[in-house]
Amino acid sequence: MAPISIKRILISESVDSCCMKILQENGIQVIEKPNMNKDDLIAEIKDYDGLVVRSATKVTADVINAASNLKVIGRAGTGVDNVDVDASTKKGIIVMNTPSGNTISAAELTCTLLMSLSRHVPQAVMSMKAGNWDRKKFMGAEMYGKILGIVGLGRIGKEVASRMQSFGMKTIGYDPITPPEVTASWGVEQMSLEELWPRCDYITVHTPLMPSTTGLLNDATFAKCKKGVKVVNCARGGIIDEAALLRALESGQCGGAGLDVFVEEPPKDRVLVNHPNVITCPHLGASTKEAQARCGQDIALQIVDMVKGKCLVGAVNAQVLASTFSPESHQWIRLGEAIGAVLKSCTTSKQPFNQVQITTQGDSLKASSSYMTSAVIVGLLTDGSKSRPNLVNALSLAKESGITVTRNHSEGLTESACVVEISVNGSCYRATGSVQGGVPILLELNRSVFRQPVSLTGNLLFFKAASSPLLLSSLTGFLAKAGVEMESFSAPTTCIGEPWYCVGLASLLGDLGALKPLVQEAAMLSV
Ligand SMILES: NC(=O)c1ccc[n+]([C@@H]2O[C@H](COP(=O)([O-])OP(=O)(O)OC[C@H]3O[C@@H](n4cnc5c(N)ncnc54)[C@H](O)[C@@H]3O)[C@@H](O)[C@H]2O)c1
Ligand SMILES: O=C(O)[C@H](O)COP(=O)(O)O
Repeated sequence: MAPISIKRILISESVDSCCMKILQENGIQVIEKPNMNKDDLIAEIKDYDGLVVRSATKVTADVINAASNLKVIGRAGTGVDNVDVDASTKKGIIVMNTPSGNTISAAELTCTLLMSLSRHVPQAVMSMKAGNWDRKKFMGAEMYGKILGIVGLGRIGKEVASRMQSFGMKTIGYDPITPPEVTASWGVEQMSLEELWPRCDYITVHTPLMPSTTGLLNDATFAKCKKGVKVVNCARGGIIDEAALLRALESGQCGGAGLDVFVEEPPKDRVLVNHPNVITCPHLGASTKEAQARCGQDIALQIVDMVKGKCLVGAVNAQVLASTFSPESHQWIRLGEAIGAVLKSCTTSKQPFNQVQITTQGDSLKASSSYMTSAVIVGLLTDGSKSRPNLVNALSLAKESGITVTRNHSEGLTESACVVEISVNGSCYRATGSVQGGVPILLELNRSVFRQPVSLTGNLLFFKAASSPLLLSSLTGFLAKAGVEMESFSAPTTCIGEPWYCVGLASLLGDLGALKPLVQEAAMLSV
C-alpha cells in the first residue's frame, strides 16, 4: 500500500490521551472536540483527513458526504455500527476499529451483571442507602451448577465463558461462524438456538447488531426459555427486543435483566431502567482505564502504520489493501491504473463501457488479482469528477455505474502480466502490460503488439493509423510544427486490424484535431 497522507485528525469523543500523543509524535496535527453535535461535525469535517470516534459519534452518510478530504475513520473500540461503513467505502474512506482493546473489560462487566443479577447486589445497595436492612427481600441463587447460554462466541463470548466456568457454571452457546470443536476446546457446548433457549438459567448476548441479530430475544424466543430466565446485554441495544423484554419481566417469564446498552442512548423511555428487576449501566463495557488506554493506543498506532505504508490493521472495509505493502505491489498498482487510463482514453465511443475483464498471469501475481482489479478500475473511472476512485471504493463505484467486473488468474504462465479487456457498445478494447525493472510497461494495445514496450510514464500519445513508410516523418514534422518534442516512438511488430502506435511526448499537445489527416483515432494522456 502506498503511504496515505494524513495531516489533520479530529477526535470527536473522549479518547485516552495517549492517542493524541502518539499521533502528534508522528507529525499529525490533532484537534480534540468531544461532545460535538451532528451539525458541528458536518460543518467541521471538511477540514480533516482523519476522524477518531468511540460509539457516541454518529458518522452518518451526511457526515461522510460533507467530508471532502477524509481518508480514515478510526473507531477506538469494537462496534462500528455508529459508522455508515457502506457510505465510507463508496467515498473511498478506510474504516478501522480496535476489536480486542476492550474485550476483557466488556467481558468483566458482563460477568459483573450476571453476578449482580444472581444476588441482587445493586438493589440491596440502594435499599441500604435508603436506610433499610432487608435480609429477606434479596434472597439470591448460586451461580454454581447453573446453565449459562452465550449467544455469540467471538472474543467477548469466549472470555465470559471462561470466567463464569470458574464459578461452576455450565456454558452452552451458539455461533454461526465459530466452529463447535473450537468452542468445545474452551468448554462451551454449541447447539441450535431452539435447543439452547429452554436449557438456560442465564443468557448473555455477544453478537454485533445486524439484521440477523436484531430482536434475537423476542416474544417468541422468551416464550421458549425457562420461566425466570435472567438475561444480560452488554453488546448492542436491540439484540434483546426491549418491548418484549418488558413484557417478559412483567409476566415473570424473565426473572431479571442486566443491560449496558440500549436502542436509544441515553434511553428517553426509562421504563426498563426503572424496573425493579432490571439493573443498568450507561454503556460502560469499555469504560476502564486499561481498555481505554489500549483502544487509544491501538487506533493511533494503526493510523500511523497506515500513514507510513507499513501495514493496515483493523480495517473493516479495505480487505483489498491487505496485500499491497511490498514495493513490487506499488509498481503493479501503478501499472493497473495506467492500463485503465490508457484504455479509457483509447475507447473512441463516448458510450460508457459496461464490462471489464481483468486477467493476471504468472505466479508472482497469483495473490494480486484483487488489488490489480481495483487498480484497473481506478484508472478506468478516474475522470477528474468528484467521486475520486481509489482502491477502497473502485468496485463499489463500478457496481454503481452498472459495470460488470470479472477477474481471473491464468495458471501455468511464468511471465507476469495483466490483461484487461473492456466492452464498449459491443466493441472490445484490450491492453496487456507488465512491470520491467520497476517500470510499468504496455506490451500490447488492441491486438497491436509493440516491438519496443511502451514505458507507461509521462505524456503519451496513442494513435491508430494505416501503416505507411511516411508515417514517422509526417508525425515528426507535425510535432515539430506544434513545438512538441518526441521522446519515444513505439510501433507494433504484429497486429490484427489497423495498427496502434504510441509516442512519448515532452509535453502534451494543445489540440489533437490537427492530427486528423494522419491518423484514424488518437488519444493523449499523462501517466
Ligand atoms: N458494552 C460495551 O461497551 C461493549 C464493549 C465491547 C464490545 N461490545 C459489543 O460486543 C459485541 C461483541 O464483540 P466481540 O468483540 O466479541 O465481537 P466478535 O466479532 O469477536 O464476536 C461476535 C460473534 O458474534 C457471532 N455472530 C454473528 N451473528 C450471530 C448470530 N446471528 N447469532 C449468534 N452469533 C452470531 C460472530 O460469528 C462472532 O463470533 C459487539 O456488538 C460489540 O460492539 C460492547
Ligand atoms: O463496541 C464497543 O467497543 C463498545 O460498545 C464501547 O463503546 P465506547 O467506546 O463508546 O465505550
